[in-house]
Amino acid sequence: MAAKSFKLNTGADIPALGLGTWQSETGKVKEAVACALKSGYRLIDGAYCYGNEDEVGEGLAEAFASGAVKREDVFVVSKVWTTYNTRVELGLDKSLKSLGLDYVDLFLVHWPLLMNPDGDHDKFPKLPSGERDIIRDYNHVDTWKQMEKLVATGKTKAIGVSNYSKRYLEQLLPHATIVPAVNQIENHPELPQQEIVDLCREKGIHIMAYSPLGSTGGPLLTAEPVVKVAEKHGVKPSTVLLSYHVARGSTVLAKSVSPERIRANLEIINLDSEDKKTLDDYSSSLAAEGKLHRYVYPPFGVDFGFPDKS
Ligand SMILES: NC(=O)C1=CN([C@@H]2O[C@H](COP(=O)(O)OP(=O)(O)OC[C@H]3O[C@@H](n4cnc5c(N)ncnc54)[C@H](OP(=O)(O)O)[C@@H]3O)[C@@H](O)[C@H]2O)C=CC1
Ligand SMILES: O=C[C@H](O)[C@@H](O)[C@@H](O)[C@H](O)C(=O)O
Repeated sequence: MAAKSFKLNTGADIPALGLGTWQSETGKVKEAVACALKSGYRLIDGAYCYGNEDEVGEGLAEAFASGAVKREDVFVVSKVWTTYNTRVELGLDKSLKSLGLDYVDLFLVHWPLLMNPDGDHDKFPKLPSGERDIIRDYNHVDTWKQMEKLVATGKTKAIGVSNYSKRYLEQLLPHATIVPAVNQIENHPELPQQEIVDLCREKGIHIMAYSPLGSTGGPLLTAEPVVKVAEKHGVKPSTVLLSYHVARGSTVLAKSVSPERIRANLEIINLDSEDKKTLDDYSSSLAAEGKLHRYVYPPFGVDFGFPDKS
């Protein structure tokens, strides 16, 4: 049977599957969260930047009130947004207030850079040129030192990072008193990121895979090798794409606001060695052709050290 959960370096369990909420429209995300929890999900992934944590909180409250789940049975994730990277406790407080919670299970550094906290917008400050207003001489390690202080407050059970390349992790780890519990990265057969996955495994950092379907519209659902494995098992391509991560020992996040797809995404199967080879060969052939595909790369204009974008 496919794993249902994994152990973090804190000793806590983290579910193998979570519901994503990026781009989940207000008006739909409350129902999505409540539906997911009532259907068996035990992890909800959110962020201040998504602008919908109030509604995520309403969905959590509805699921708690229905008796379907208790707070302690749900793993709630939030992330500090880049304009708050010098004010991480304030960022966490704002998320907790929106979510209606007194703690999250995991709080992540969303991206390793600082956008101007005194700029012209709370989340996306811009320069007169229209570019994002980024403080270029800021060291992301300073954000981590603030994150470490949060653990003692009890407002988060664990801390981690997101969008950290091998280069950035190697800058961070020598200064870390607390090793990140998680690195949340874009990950799928078109972007296997094996070098980061291997480094994280060696350091005891759990991978959370985002955009497993290729993000908006799920472009990976029609990739030929994915369809082939799905047909072999008589399952949907989405099941193959989600199961790929669980087979690699990672947690996977799938976003949907459709109750039918939320429930369908619960199906995780065991992939055998032939399936894994089919998907790995697909990754290798894309790499050889220089066609690895990163679907999420916001216009920060910063080199984050990912080999496909450096
Ligand atoms: N740390 C970070 O920087 C990032 C984190 N994330 C996290 O990871 C989560 C997942 O990644 P995300 O980029 O949203 O994309 P996903 O790869 O989860 O794909 C979501 C898209 O696929 C559709 N979809 C979902 N399930 C199915 C299905 N079974 N069949 C067909 N289509 C389906 C959704 O539409 P519909 O809703 O209509 O079903 C939506 O258009 C995010 O929501 C977020 O929580 C994502 C990106 C960056
Ligand atoms: O988590 C999802 C993504 O990282 C998202 O937060 C960013 O892409 C953001 O919309 C941006 O434009 O910088």
